Amino acid sequence: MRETIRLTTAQALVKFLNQQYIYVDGVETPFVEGVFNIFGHGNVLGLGHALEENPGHLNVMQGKNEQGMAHAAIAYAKQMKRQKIYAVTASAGPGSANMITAAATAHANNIPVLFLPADTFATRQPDPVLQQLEHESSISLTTNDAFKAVSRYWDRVTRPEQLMSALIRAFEVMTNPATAGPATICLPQDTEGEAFDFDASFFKKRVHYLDRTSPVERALNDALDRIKESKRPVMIVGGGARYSSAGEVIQQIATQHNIPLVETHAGKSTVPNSFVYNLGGTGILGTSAANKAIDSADLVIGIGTRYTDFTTSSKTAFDYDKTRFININVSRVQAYKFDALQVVGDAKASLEWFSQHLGNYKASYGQELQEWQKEWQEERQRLHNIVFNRETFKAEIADHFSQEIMNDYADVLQTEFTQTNALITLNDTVADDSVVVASAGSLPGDVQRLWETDTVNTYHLEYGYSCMGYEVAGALGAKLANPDQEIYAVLGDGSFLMLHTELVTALQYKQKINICLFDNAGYGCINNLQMSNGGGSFNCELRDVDNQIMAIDYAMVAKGYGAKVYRVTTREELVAALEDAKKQTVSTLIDIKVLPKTMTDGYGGWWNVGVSEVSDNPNVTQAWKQRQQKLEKAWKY
Ligand SMILES: Cc1ncc(C[n+]2csc(CCOP(=O)(O)OP(=O)(O)O)c2C)c(N)n1
Ligand SMILES: O=C1C[C@@H](O)[C@H](O)[C@@H](O)C1=O
Ligand SMILES: [Mg+2]
Repeated sequence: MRETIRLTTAQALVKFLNQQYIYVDGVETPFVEGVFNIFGHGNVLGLGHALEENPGHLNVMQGKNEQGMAHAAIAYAKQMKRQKIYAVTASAGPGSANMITAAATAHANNIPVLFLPADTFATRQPDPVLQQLEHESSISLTTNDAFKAVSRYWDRVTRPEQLMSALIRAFEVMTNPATAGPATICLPQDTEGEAFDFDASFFKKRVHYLDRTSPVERALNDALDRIKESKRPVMIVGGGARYSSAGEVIQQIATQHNIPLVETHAGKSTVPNSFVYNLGGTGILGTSAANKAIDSADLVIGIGTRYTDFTTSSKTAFDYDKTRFININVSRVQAYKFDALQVVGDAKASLEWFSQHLGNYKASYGQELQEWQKEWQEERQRLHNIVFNRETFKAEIADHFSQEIMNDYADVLQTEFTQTNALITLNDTVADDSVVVASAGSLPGDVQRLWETDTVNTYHLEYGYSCMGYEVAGALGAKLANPDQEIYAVLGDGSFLMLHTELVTALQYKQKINICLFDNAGYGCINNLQMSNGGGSFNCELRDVDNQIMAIDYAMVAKGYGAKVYRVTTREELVAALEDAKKQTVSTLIDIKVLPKTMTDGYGGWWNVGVSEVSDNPNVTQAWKQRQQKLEKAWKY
């Protein structure tokens, strides 16, 4: 007789989560750190009871908004380089629906999170239950079917014994670097509490091996030849490089073979900023140095990059007549892009092989790398020192707002602080090992270009989904991962208004985060987008029905929750606030009033956006024509 243990589905789930381990480079650690939850009738009596009874080592944390707590779980796993996760559980119906956006965010960023949405009764007794949808076409269709499109693995456990195969599949998917992402297991509320005689072997310690897969020799040798034929190779450092901890070998290759590197959002801070071959962020939000290097490259070595539009300037960044590609990626799907020579395998393992075989090869760059860097540093300096004036101010985003409108913003927000000055001041004032968290709005562009850090794994950008409202919750997740480092969420007023309530969770659990809120009274980057494409300023500024700019005291909002708060409008005030914030043990919010149109712009990138083909506005028609011309240059597939 095989040994069995009689448990409910939920109890078995919690017991299983406690037994999952991951093995990376000879070190074995528990894979599941904890469970974020918001309980409702769909999960409180099943999974809630199981967690109350015996959580094991799991850290059980109460969220404030299901999307927010799931964003915190994403940030935690991202900051832990996907080697440790949180599970998230929500009640049936709206609670679970609230997590769908977060599952999508995890999916677009390839981040493992275990989603446990409660579901309607498997027995259909009662039917319909509160919050159950009623589809004429099918009773089995529930809110949770919407997770299918945003999960790497999806299952519904309608009988306790299904849990075993569901969990084993889910953990395989989450711990496989080629498929890492959200796994969703829907739990009907009656099934959660149903008991079953589970085979004891199911609960034995299970180790998931994150082995470094080496590419096949053919691919490595072909790629080696391709590099040796190249005169101007450039490495693009993507998220895969970071998750594989390939930073040191990238630096080795760069130094020994005179090869520069540029960074994607996910890849930034894999290599120190001051490393001499690091030209910084690339693409639409890139530096002039990185974009010049990409422009002149005859070979792009993509290391763990998905080549999103922001990296490739909507597929116009490369000179396709002369540039060839090598893609090093654990995912074949990614390696196929741009007809590249596909090196399918772990980034670090692949690069170590190249490092051993490149011999005396040297790329033919001369002084231009230093010149591009110097030019960029001078530009950063200029951006730091931009000063507003009330007569002839030329904003970085030029010719959108008249001087009168700019003065109006200065009056209402009571500030003359520019965004670039504020951000660089922030960067220059915080400790080098601070973790910066951003996601949406104009700030991702500014940090991608301007944020400098030499401490690896401290630049935390969710720019796969660019989900507004990620930042505050993300800061909490990052803090859970890096408790000894200061965390700075940088976000706009729009993002803060969208979702910030995990600040309360941070206060509740005494996890100190610092929120740097850049208030420009509007959806600034979208306003830039509409006006740069021929349109007027339509519905993107934060104005009331009398067309008055809204001045909101965000510091007061956070003060109400119990945070230490500051309101700043000058460089000196910001430095003072940051220095004081460092001394606090409680979470802080700095309400930084900045002028609109003073974020960074340009430097060679181009974004393909859906301009109207037909319009009464000639500026829009003109923008459409310009887009068509740009598209001529784009890679076609
Ligand atoms: C959840 C979500 N909704 C909508 C968008 C589209 N969007 C991107 S940026 C933006 C405005 C951001 O405003 P704010 O946070 O104030 O930043 P700013 O651009 O002003 O710096 C919007 C609406 C998004 N990225 N995410
Ligand atoms: O539409 C968008 C424009 C980007 O500039 C911004 O960073 C991003 O959040 C977005 O969704
Ligand atoms: Mg804004």
